[in-house]
Amino acid sequence: MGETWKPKPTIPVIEKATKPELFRALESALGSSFSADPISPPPNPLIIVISGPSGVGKDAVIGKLRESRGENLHFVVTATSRPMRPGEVHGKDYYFVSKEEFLDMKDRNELLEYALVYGDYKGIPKSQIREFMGRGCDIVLRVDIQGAHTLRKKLKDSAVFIFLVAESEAKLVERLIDRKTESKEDLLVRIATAREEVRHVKSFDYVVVNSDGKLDEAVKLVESIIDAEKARVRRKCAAI
Ligand SMILES: Nc1ncnc2c1ncn2[C@@H]1O[C@H](COP(=O)(O)OP(=O)(O)OP(=O)(O)O)[C@@H](O)[C@H]1O
Repeated sequence: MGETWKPKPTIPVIEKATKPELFRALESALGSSFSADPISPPPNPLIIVISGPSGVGKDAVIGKLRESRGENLHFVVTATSRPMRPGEVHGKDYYFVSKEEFLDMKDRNELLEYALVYGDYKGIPKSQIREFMGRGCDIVLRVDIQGAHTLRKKLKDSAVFIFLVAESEAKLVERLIDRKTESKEDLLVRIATAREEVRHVKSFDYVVVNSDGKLDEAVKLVESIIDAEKARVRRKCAAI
């Protein structure tokens, strides 16, 4: 015997039916009600690693990003064993800890990455990343090229790596001179290092040019990268 006969639901004439009538008729024709649940779950928080030569504008770009993204983006404050300089704020510029405290954190595996920079330790506390990712925030890490290298090995494709460059070497040098924060010896080291660092661009996912007077354009491009990466269908969730 065949199935019990059921009358086919009729769909009203589009021009004559109201929107709710049509909606209900379509539901009944398809045999189930239409769900109002989101089709795609909210994207996982993203880790964005921003690197580039000294003076390229990492702080400037990150500062603007923080303004535009507000609470949705957490900039990880680095822990350091170097003494606090006048004007610096504990917990805002750095977490200032003693050398012993720093080494304890390292031994307890509490740092995602660390380095000895000019005799002082600097490192990224894992707890901060976990806490803010848990709240659904995207995470921005500002690291030097060496740090980006280490993070790439640890995080692989679960983070987005952005390399900032100036439009030319000459412009980068001008920017460093204008900043007036380096001694002439420091300038030499930074410029020589920058020359070497630009060769590492290949291990990054994106390169963003921060041209003179065009900071807003660079920030816009970084924002577009973040938006596109968050819309990706497949991304490994970072395990910190
Ligand atoms: N697009 C831009 N146009 C002009 N000046 C800029 C631009 N971006 C940044 N600057 C300026 O260049 C200088 C260097 O920028 P910033 O301090 O952000 O670089 P950085 O990459 O964080 O450097 P470092 O690694 O040495 O800390 C600052 O004085 C900043 O205001």
